Amino acid sequence: MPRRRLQLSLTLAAALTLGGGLVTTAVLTFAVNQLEIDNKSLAFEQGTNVRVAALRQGMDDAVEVLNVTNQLFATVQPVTRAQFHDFTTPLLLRNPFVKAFNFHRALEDSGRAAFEAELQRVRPGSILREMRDGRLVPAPRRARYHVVDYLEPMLGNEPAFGLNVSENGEVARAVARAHASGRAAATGLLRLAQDPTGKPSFQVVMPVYGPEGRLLGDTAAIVEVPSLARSTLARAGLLEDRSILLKLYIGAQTVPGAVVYANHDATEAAAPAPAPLRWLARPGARALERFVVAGQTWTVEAVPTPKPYLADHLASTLLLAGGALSTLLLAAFVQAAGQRTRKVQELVRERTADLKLTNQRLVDDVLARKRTEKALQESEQRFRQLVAMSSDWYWEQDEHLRFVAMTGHFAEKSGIAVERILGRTRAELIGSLADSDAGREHFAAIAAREPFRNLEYRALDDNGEERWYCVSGQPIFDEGGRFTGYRGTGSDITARKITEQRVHHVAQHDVLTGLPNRSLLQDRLEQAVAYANRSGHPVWVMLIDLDRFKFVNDSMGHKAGDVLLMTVAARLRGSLRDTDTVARLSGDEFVVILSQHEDQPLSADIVQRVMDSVAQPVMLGPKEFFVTCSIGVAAYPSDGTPADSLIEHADIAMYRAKKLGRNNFQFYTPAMNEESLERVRIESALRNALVRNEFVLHYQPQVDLQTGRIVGMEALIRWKHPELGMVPPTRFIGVAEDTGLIVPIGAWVMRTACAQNKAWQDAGLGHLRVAVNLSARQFSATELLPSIEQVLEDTGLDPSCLELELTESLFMSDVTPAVDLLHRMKSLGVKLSIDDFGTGYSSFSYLSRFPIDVLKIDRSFVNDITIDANDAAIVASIIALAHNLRLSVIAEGVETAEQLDYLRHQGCDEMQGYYFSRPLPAHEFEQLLRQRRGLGAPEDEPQVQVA
Ligand SMILES: Nc1nc2c(ncn2[C@@H]2O[C@H](COP(=O)(O)O[C@H]3[C@@H](O)[C@H](n4cnc5c(=O)[nH]c(N)nc54)O[C@@H]3COP(=O)(O)O)[C@@H](O)[C@H]2O)c(=O)[nH]1
Repeated sequence: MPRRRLQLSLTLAAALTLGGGLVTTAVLTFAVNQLEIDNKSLAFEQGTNVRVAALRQGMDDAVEVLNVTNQLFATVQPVTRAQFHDFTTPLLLRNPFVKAFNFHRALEDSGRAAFEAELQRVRPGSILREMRDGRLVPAPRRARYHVVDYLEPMLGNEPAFGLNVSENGEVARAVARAHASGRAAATGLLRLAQDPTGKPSFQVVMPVYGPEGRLLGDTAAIVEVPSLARSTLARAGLLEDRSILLKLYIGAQTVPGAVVYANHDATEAAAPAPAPLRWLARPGARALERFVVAGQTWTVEAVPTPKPYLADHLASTLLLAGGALSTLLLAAFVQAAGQRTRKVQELVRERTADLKLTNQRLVDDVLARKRTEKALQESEQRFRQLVAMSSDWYWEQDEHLRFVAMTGHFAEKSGIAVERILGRTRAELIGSLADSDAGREHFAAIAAREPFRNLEYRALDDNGEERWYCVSGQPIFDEGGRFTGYRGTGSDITARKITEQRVHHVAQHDVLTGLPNRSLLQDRLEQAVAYANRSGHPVWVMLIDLDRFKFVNDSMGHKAGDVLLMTVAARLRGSLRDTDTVARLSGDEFVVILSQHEDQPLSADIVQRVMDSVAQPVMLGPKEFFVTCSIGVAAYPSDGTPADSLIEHADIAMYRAKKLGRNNFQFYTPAMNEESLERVRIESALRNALVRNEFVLHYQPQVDLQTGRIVGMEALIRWKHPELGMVPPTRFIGVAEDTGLIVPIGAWVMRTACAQNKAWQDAGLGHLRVAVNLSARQFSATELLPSIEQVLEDTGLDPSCLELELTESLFMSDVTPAVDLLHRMKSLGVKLSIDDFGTGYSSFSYLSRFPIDVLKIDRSFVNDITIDANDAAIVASIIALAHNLRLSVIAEGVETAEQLDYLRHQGCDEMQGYYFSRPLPAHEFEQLLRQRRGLGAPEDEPQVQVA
């Protein structure tokens, strides 16, 4: 596992601590070492001085002892040997370093013998002797002698007794210096006759003078230097102190031969300091002290006693060791602390980074929370604003379903004080709720703790007015899933309900008359049938159709038609009981449902009353109109009339009434149904007739009354049905118009008629004009004009040879566009005629505006012109009108010569009718043309009887 860099590297602090500690330790160690050295030097110096002083004092004491002895000779003359003995004995006891006191007597050779005799006396066998080459030899004859005379103690010093020292240079020079200075003088080292071991000794001599100042000799003290040194050092308590190694040299030279005393062996020389600490040891710790006593120079060499290095440098060594150790420990501690600090710092960095990250996350969280809170606040604000602005309020219920909160301007919006609501349940507030299906469903959802939506109910507001409310809610559960109540929204839907009711009313009522429409009629019919089934009383259904309403509507305009319808509706309503239903089925068709009650049996009188009420005059603008109606009645229960066929049967009956001349009523019979069924059959067969090429055209000649010649023909359609046989147009044109099939059928008629006419013209049968009937559906078809144009182009027929027959009703409703269309048709070059003229609104004013060419007098007028003066007058008027308008006029349905005669007489331009020819198949018509048959001269024709 790789070691981390942190563990390997020395921290700066540790390095500084280590360096600083070591330097400090070295400096302190050095300083302490210096102190130690200084102390040692000082101690050494002091010790040396003390020792030197002691030795000097010992030397001085020896001199002093000699001086004392010498004083004996100075004060006592002569001093006897006994006196000398007595005097020196205590001195010898006190100064053991003195080996002997003696008195050197100056002796002339002349006195030698005597002297030697004296020596013999004192110590037999004693003679004068001298030291020569280390041996005692009898002193040769000399002029003068300097002989040891008195000698104390004798014991141990016997060889020196009688010794002549005049030849000893040391002694001689000392005696000379003493004579010269008058003070004691010391010799150098002497070889003592009495000491064969050769202990370093010297003599201190001091001259002894006689009364006349004659030198008598000198007193001497033989001093053993080692003993002197030991005793003096012992006296100073330093003998056993081996801290300083002493060497006492006689003289100024420190040569080995001059050493007279040493307190140590040569092996005790100072050892060098240990190598590592040698830099601390001060070299040359050696003292040399010199002093002069009795003219003799003494040199003391002192060196410190070698000691283990630590003995003198314990403090510095301990300091060094302690300092180094402390430094290392401190450095280690600092290193560890530094590492720990680094670790801590790293940890702190990591933690700081973590904290920053955490803090950032916290900040982000806080920001996110703030944003969320802000969004929540804004959302709540928006919610409150929306709630305030919206029509909704917000409600809450507790776990007992008691309202605990109503917000969002509840009172303002609902009209109910909040206090009325809080603390109560919805069931308590709206007692009737449980009676309705919606309420029961709601309470079931509540019991199941399920959400509910759009619960609508009615309640009275604080003003006692009934209002509609709509509420939705969902259950609330706490975190533990415990149901804690409901909350939801509510709104006042009274306006919507009213609108819905209106819409519902509109949806079920006719806008114009306010009567129930087909939808509500169906409901009422079902209720009536159900009632009839329950009660056993019959139900009548009346289908009322206004006669000639279309004419009124077309001629007077829609507004007049509307007024008529509203008037009729009101009259129907007024003529019936409130319990009866009057509904508008469509257009001018109304349906009445009559239910029989116990005391009010149904009868035809009711139907008649209805007819009578409708037949009352109606004021349409300034004009008074008489409107009749045709009524069909279907009864339930009745033979073969199922409940859902009542209106259909009433319709069939109404058709029958119409067919029977209008303004009457008919009760439905099953036979009527046959006609209706045939109509259905025709309708379904008609849809395939064109494809199956079942239509043919018959042509009825139109004859010029002036020339009697055929000038044109009317194309009349015929339907050769394989099963129904030849079906007349009266049976299928109406159905074709009702179904819209008349448009393609009419186009086929026009194309076939034009093609046929062109063929006949091309065949040289005359420049004939063919008339084609245009139904209302064709007239309003947008493709009419292009279709005509295309036919003319395709067939190549001269447009002036095509005449389009229009009925008045086509353009009575909206004149302006009709006029425009007529002009565009006319611009094609075709001729326009008004068919059945006189049967419609017959406003002469529009004739001047229409680009028409021909008026065709309806055959109903022609039919009676010979028997009805009115019709004759009408026909005459129409002819006159046409001519006044520069229009051609043709009479149709001319069946008799009388009719023809009258028409001729009135100046009618052309005729058409059975009198001349029925409508003929094309080939027969062609034959007719080829025969060039025409009307005979007027006188040939039967005379027309005018009534
Ligand atoms: N839109 C279209 N209508 C057409 C077309 N073909 C015919 N019709 C219309 O059908 C109605 C009945 O027509 P129809 O049975 O052909 O009767 C015509 C004549 O046959 C009949 N007529 C002619 N002369 C006499 C007569 O002397 N006596 C008498 N009783 N009837 C006679 O009149 C009918 C022609 O009438 P009109 O068109 O008004 O000139 C009828 O309304 C036709 O218009 C068609 O192709 N398209």
